[in-house]
Amino acid sequence: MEEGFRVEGKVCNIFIENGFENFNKDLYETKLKTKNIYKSGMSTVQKFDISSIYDSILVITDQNVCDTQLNRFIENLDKSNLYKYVIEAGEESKSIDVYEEIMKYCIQINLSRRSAIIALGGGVVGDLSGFIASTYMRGIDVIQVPTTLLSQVDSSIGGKTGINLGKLKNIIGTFYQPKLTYINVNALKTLPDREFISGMAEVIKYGLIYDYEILDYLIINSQQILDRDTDKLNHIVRQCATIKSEIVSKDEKESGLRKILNLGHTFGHGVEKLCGISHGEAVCIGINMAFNLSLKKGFVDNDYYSKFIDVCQKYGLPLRFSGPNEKEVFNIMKNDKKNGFGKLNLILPTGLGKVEEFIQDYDSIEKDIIEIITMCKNK
Ligand SMILES: NC(=O)c1ccc[n+]([C@@H]2O[C@H](COP(=O)([O-])OP(=O)(O)OC[C@H]3O[C@@H](n4cnc5c(N)ncnc54)[C@H](O)[C@@H]3O)[C@@H](O)[C@H]2O)c1
Ligand SMILES: O=C(O)C(=O)C[C@@H](O)[C@H](O)[C@H](O)COP(=O)(O)O
Ligand SMILES: [Zn+2]
Repeated sequence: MEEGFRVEGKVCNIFIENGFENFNKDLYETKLKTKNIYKSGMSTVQKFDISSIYDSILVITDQNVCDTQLNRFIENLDKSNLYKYVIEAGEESKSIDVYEEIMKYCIQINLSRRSAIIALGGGVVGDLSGFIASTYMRGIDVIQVPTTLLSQVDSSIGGKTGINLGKLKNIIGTFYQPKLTYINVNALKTLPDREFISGMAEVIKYGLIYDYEILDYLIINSQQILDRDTDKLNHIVRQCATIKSEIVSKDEKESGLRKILNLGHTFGHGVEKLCGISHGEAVCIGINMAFNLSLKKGFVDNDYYSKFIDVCQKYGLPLRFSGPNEKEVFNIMKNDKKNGFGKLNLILPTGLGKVEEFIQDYDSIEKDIIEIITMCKNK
């Protein structure tokens, strides 16, 4: 498969590559396109060089990515005025405390409005870095360089940034588009299996919300995908990134269409922090709950549900959770960002590759929701 696939949406600039080598060139091309190269840099720049575009660069990454990918990535960068900040790996880093620590560091190294932040890592690094960039000095450039499957197909695209508070996911955040999303699919080669599989949940989501044929592709090619064949990874990432870019370009701030990307998330966010499981695992369990509600309401049939189960089993994704009681989960669901006027807003499967909004008063839907949560709990 040829290198350098580019996805250009109304609000997204994405390059999908097989290495980090083209980073400077792709960034330069993107900045030229947005006519945002500083005049002082224009006349002197002969080579693609990030230091001619930004006065300082802060690379935010986590400890695991630092150990596996950071050196490969910065190999291609000018080292003058290049700073790095390494956070602890894991969801706990999407916190006010870590946000504050990094803000202090930005001030200490004199990051300016002519500087940029590069988020090198998974969705945790990406969401946190995007939020920092969107609020530091009221906003400086952020470049996403995602290194997990989940972040390559989903979180690095579309500009949702955020941190958590208590058990609530992304409850503090902004919509803030990265200048560039630079994806090296071969960075996935060092990702632990469990994290890779977790990302498959969001890939399956695209099949359910937008393109049913993705599910067949995932079933037929499961072994090569699990073996992380470069062509197969390129195929999946290109397809998902294109879909996400299309959706976000039509509805950047989630007033309508974009809500479909939230399939399984109202239920999933309900269990994610309570159970201490990964986002992808929680989303998969959440989609299973959404399917069960759809089945109960007669929106989908058992054949379609079996297909979903089949693809999840091929990748060893969880469909059930253990631990918290149903009421605790429901209480978290009531804080979902799609809700309003005392109504729960769910995205449910209603046909092959099709989902719709389902909005109900908390009081009238509570019994059904508790029943569904109970069905999806390990006995
Ligand atoms: N903004 C959005 O649109 C959006 C979309 C989906 C998910 N999210 C958020 O993304 C987060 C989950 O992201 P995630 O699944 O990438 O988790 P993550 O960022 O925690 O990464 C998973 C693990 O993989 C490690 N890792 C990352 N890349 C690696 C590599 N190439 N080699 C070795 N190890 C590597 C990390 O250190 C971490 O331990 C959640 O907080 C979720 O809410 C946001
Ligand atoms: O990009 C979107 O829009 C999504 O909903 C993608 C989701 O996969 C992602 O987990 C997102 O962070 C959830 O957003 P939230 O608004 O429910 O916190
Ligand atoms: Zn998600």
